[in-house]
Amino acid sequence: MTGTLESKSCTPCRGGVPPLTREEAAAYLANTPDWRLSEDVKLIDRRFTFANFQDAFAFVRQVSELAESEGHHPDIAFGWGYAQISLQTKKIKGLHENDFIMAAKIDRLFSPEKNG
Ligand SMILES: C[C@H](O)[C@H](O)[C@H]1CNC2=NC(N)=NC(=O)C2=N1
Repeated sequence: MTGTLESKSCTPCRGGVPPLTREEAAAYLANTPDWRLSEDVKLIDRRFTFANFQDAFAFVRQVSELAESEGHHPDIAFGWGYAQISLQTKKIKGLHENDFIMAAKIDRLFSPEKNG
């Protein structure tokens, strides 16, 4: 599934689509195991670690370019040695397949051997 998730592109976020249920989100999460599902099933998040601030910032820059190309944007907090990324489809105030596509693509940008 991750292979297919990562090879997919985000669909335009239309309103009126119901957010994923806990069961649906859990099924997707099995394919992005490094991400956590919030208790309220509203978002997924992951903490990435790096050797320093510059490496964290460079990763954030890559993620921002990916978000622009996919038209689907995460919330990001970062600092020396870390980047905390969360994903939610704002338009439906919950999770959509797009969020898991982005998670799979973001995971590909992060290569542990290069980072902390
Ligand atoms: C018009 C534009 O495509 C939409 O506003 C997109 C932009 N990026 C988005 N990103 C996220 N995470 N959720 C959205 O609902 C969303 N909507």
